[in-house]
Amino acid sequence: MEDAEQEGFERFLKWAANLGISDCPTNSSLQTKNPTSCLGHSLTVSHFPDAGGRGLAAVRDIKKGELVLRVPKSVLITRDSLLKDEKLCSFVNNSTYSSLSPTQILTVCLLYEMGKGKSSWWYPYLMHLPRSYDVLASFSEFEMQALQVDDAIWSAEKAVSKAKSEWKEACSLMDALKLKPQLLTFRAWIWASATISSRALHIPWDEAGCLCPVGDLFNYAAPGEESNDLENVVHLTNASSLEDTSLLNGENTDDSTGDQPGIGSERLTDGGFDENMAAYCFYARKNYKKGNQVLLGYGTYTNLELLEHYGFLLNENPNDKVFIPLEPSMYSFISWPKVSMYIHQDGKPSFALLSTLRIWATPPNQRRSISHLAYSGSQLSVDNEISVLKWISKNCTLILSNMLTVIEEDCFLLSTIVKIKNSHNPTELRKLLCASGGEARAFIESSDPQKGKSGSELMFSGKTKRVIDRWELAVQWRIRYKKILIDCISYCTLTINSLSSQNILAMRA
Ligand SMILES: C[S@@+](CC[C@H](N)C(=O)[O-])C[C@H]1O[C@@H](n2cnc3c(N)ncnc32)[C@H](O)[C@@H]1O
Repeated sequence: MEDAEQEGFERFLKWAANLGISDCPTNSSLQTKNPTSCLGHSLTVSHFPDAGGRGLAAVRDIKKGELVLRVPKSVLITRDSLLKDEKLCSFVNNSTYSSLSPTQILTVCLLYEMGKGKSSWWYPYLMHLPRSYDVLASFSEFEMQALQVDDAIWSAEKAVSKAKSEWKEACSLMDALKLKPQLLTFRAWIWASATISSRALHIPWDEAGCLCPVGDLFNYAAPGEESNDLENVVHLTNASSLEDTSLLNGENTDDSTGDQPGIGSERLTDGGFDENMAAYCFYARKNYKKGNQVLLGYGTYTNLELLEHYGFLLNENPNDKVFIPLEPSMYSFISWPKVSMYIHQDGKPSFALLSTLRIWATPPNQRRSISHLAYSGSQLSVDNEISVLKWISKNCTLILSNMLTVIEEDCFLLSTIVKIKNSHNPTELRKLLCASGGEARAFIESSDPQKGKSGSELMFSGKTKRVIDRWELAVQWRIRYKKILIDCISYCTLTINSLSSQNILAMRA
């Protein structure tokens, strides 16, 4: 952080302390006279370049289950708290706008509050919000095409068109409120809706959620990564009064329909609004050593979903999935939902995908009699298993061969993008762009279609930097996607070889 920014941030933490935000479980910072920061007892703001940038670090060893931060209800930014502004309230409650969703209303209210500038009560918080986001709705055509996979491109197109139509629907309310011209733009809308999508926390009384100063500084770790170190668990006295926890954006996609029925719906216990304390409370989800980043599980997301709602992805995401196209008739063999038939991030086919294909590979007249075995996850026979794995492997190979680039080219491009980001020398930059082939040309055209500036002139604009960040994310995403397919092919090959040798041994015996 630059010095001025650092000072501003310290003022924000002091402001937060004076409003009762505290990382001390026993007493509120309000009890200290003139507190200088709401942090310091359990947490501190730190920078984690490879895990979310600005985030919260432990200032001491913290035990799983400890209360690490409390944010009083009175500080939360909700539709209700923003509607204390009489003008805003009278317009928003006008029946003309009753068709707008709670999230659209919160988005308008946030833009209205931003328009107040320094006179906003939340100004110390608002001024430290990110200036831009990389959520799918902010992707241009170039960045969408860089995803390469039709389903992902379709998700990005859908995110953009949804954002556009929500913005258009809200325009008459924003016009009526006489928002400043720069707050009426689609760009401003994307900023405000991405602020909500990537930072809002679940509250029981409003499905749009709330913005939670300081509480929204926790970066994300996928649920399921924490150890089950029960010995060190601190008793959660208020756990039962917590609402369903940690749902930033309120769209937990944890599908317990998922792989093994009934497994994987572990209750998330790292944050929630506590009625008794009238505060948003955050608990350590595992033991942390001093200096470690303290993380929150916002929900269970694939990398595409993380990109859609939060604008980032994880290199190692235990919840990532690849869906491969199945023949329509396959869905009729078994009652698993389509979303449960996928390949896990480690390359293994899901339980439901294997069960379905095992039935499909069985002669039609025998399917009925073996379906109970398939449902229970059993292999039906060695030959059946081999044909299932061959089918999966063939289809993964087909998907990979239809992609515009192979993973090695993507990895090379990714390393070039990283160099481009770090390059401040125009000659070096030109060389890098020339070496990156067609996609780099498309990047230059998309960044500056009319003026035809040279690559080096382009680099220094903020807009271009954002395009590069999203391009990098798209390439990272497609690398992860291809890696899963490649791992699946290896898994199938290894298993087929092992089954074939078992078959040979059995025949010899
Ligand atoms: C609730 S905010 C967390 C605080 C945020 N880093 C900040 O500076 O305000 C969520 C955003 O942080 C970033 N983020 C969180 N966890 C991350 C992670 N594990 N890797 C990369 N970015 C992450 C993403 O930009 C996400 O949209």
